[in-house]
Amino acid sequence: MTLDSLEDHIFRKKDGQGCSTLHPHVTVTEDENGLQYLEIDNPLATAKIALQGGHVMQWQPKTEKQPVLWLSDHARYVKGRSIRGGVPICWPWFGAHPTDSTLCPHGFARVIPWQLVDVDATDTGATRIVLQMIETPEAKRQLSYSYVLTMMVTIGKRLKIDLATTNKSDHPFLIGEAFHTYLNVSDVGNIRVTGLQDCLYADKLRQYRRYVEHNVLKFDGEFDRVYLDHNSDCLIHDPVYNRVVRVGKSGSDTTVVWSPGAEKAHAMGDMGDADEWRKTVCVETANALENSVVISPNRTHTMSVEYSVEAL
Ligand SMILES: O=P(O)(O)OC[C@H]1O[C@H](O)[C@H](O)[C@@H](O)[C@@H]1O
Repeated sequence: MTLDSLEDHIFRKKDGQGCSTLHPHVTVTEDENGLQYLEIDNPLATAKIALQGGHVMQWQPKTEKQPVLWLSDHARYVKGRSIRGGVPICWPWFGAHPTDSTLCPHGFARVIPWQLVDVDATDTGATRIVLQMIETPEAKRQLSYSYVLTMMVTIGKRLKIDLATTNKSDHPFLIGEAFHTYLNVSDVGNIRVTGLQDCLYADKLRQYRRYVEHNVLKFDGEFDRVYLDHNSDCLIHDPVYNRVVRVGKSGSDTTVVWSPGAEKAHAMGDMGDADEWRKTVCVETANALENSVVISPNRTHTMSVEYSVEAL
């Protein structure tokens, strides 16, 4: 289905509540602020995606009692602001802009509208959704190169996200990027993260100084590390939810692990009251710092992540 025919489909089938059915497993909804969402309910899982930011907000396999992604009760749903939780897309830079501190940290892709390009079902019954970022004047102001940014989200027993950057300019360019994923955990104090031992990391809490990780990760306060040259799986062990969440990836050489700690979480305003921040840890599939990617003209670089759940 082309974008035009999808949009015709959305608008023709709209019902009185601003809902429309796009595909047997996908409903389009709109909130009072004009933000649009895709709500997916197939035999394998449920999910919700905001078209602003191409933001996967929720995903829960039907076999799971608990959502796999965390979404803040205090998330803000307004135009031009990123939603706290789910999978924000950081692009075309990660963290602060390298030369212009007036530009938004983590880039603009997470606050720009994306459009739906295609939706279909896979042989296993998963729903596959293709989105493309709209090159709005604001996006153009922040990045003047020509490019196409496309995301394919496959929602089933596993959640797979592929982010493809195609260089349409006549010169190479450099990008940083991340799936800034907030995983839902029973309590950050209960969990262990494995898969990063022996990795070099930059500690953002110590002026990016470099260390080697010797340990399984545990959390008892603010934690903000950028693991470099890391391209294998991470496992989040949660003995209370009785599960392990596996984060598998390709086209990514950086993993960022972040937990804000109480003080920072309370100052943020959209992380929730009291101890809501303790219910999440970010394990981010990324290309950052020296792992940022140079893309040649007419070449496409794809970063992919796949989340799956295993019993403990
Ligand atoms: O508040 P945001 O812009 O979404 O950033 C939230 C966090 O993202 C990353 O994980 C960074 O490593 C942190 O330093 C940052 O605080």
